Amino acid sequence: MNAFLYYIKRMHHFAGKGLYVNVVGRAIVSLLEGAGILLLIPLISFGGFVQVENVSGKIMELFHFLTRIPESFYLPLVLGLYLFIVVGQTFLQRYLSIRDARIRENFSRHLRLDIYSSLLNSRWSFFLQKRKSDLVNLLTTELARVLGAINYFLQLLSHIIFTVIQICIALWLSAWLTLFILACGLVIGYCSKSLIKRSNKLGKQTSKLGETYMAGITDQINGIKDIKSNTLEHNHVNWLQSLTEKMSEEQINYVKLRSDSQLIYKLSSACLIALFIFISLKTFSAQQDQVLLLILIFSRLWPKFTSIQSNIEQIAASIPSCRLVRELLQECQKEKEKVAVSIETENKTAIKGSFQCQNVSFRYNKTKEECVLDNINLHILQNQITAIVGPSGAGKSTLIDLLMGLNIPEKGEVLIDGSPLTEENLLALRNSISYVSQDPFLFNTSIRENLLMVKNTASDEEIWEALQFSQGYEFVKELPHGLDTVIGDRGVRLSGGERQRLVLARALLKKPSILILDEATSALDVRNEAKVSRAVEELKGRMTVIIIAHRLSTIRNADAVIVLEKGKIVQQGSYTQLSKEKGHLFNELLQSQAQAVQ
Ligand SMILES: Nc1ncnc2c1ncn2[C@@H]1O[C@H](COP(=O)(O)OP(=O)(O)OP(=O)(O)O)[C@@H](O)[C@H]1O
Repeated sequence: MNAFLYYIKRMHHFAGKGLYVNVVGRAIVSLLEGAGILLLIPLISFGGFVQVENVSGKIMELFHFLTRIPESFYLPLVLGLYLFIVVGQTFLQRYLSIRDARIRENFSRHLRLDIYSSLLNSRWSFFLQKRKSDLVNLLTTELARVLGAINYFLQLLSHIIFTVIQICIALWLSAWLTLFILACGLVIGYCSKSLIKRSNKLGKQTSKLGETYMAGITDQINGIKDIKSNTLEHNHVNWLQSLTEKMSEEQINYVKLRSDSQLIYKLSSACLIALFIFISLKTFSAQQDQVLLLILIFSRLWPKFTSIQSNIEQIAASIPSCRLVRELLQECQKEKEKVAVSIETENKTAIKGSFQCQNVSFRYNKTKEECVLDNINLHILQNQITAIVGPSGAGKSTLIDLLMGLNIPEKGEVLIDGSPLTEENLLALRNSISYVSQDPFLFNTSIRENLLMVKNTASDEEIWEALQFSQGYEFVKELPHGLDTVIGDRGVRLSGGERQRLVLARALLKKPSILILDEATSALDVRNEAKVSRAVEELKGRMTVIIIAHRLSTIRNADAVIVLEKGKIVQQGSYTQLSKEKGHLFNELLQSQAQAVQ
């Protein structure tokens, strides 16, 4: 419940006075509706069903003035009053519904933005601990359920206001009869407590199944090529079959729950009305008109009671989602990168681009003794090309993440331009870096937009220049719409090599002082890779270039080579020098690659 109240408090804080205006408005609507019902008495009296002179004390007092009005004015006056009330109530209702929707939508937007920006501003280590599909699930399905719960709350509020006011009118008409009905209502409400508990339990199941579904589907769609080429479709369809069985069962349980609750309320309302008429006429000897009005009021109230019960059940079912999303928000707050605060005030501090690692050690899993990087000492010089090589799993990408400030060393220090890398200079560093990963990331939009993402003021000339550098010029020129060609989801309409060339061009367009290429040319053919290597060589003296490469032929022109093995630096020096050190890892790697080529 606390998790749900958290959002209500936030909405209260966000909407402020607006929320109270709606509450007062709803109260007025309910009063008008009550007045409309009461007006029915003089209306039906005109039809001769009930004589105004014969109506019970309270109602008579209210409509006494009618006896003094000439008969010819009576009907137009009452009808006019009735129309005025109904029209006023309808317009006010419409106005309030729009206001409610505005509050709800604005708050939804505020919440979505808050959660998404909190997530984006979290530390890299936070993302390493999370499954992507869980985050997607939280930001889509679970968040939608939280927003649904807020909507149910607003509905609940309006139902409660209506109910309270109608009950007050009923109390005024006949306190005993109303108290009797309310007591019955409370007993039914108490008995349906278990329905709310069942709802909450089902809500937990929904969240769990939703998470499993999202995780499975995401993994499988990402690995669709492997699934198809290894004819694994059957296994995955079986997986979905058993999961959807559980999901259907859970949905049916929901419907059963809702129907149970409707059933209880409908049956009990029929019994109550019958009992009520009997008792009111026999025991309380109530007046006809009083009974008629009370029946009218309560027959309108019962559906509200059902809606209140249903709203409470729906809120109870959404509480697990509220908890999950709140936990995500709290984790993001805890993991917030301080640097993110000043992201708008773009930090222009120039970073020259020299790196030092002093006794740096790092572990992903703090419970494991073994370090992924162990006592690393290195110096990457400004405006030089430095290559990091080593077998798979040696820690190359982890080292790059440390240099970019994504990973924080457990021991030791990273220095940038001689100063310790802290949250103060992290933004400046990131602004100076262009990073190209092994898995090039492109959006499903035009090539131009994909490139302009890093520098929206770049001219076409600059874009073509960057494409020339990355050897992407020719293939983009040949596309029917050139730079305006829309590439598919994550660039799938392009080959792996073409995607890499676009991402490389994008990296260059930013005009960084540090260019980091993590296996960035692995998908290029030998000819294009050689061309890119030559282009990278031309960057020497203009920016610091750090290259991770498995194909050692691509780093021949590096000024320095760092060789990593099992998280330790085993060799450092120039390419020529290291290639001559027989019996060492670099030479072995060179030999094995030369043999593989033959
Ligand atoms: N997020 C992570 N959580 C836990 N361990 C990780 C994580 N990322 C990498 N590792 C482990 O850290 C070690 C170094 O990984 P890293 O990706 O840095 O190696 P690499 O040299 O870049 O490998 P490759 O050449 O295959 O890309 C590996 O043993 C890997 O299993």
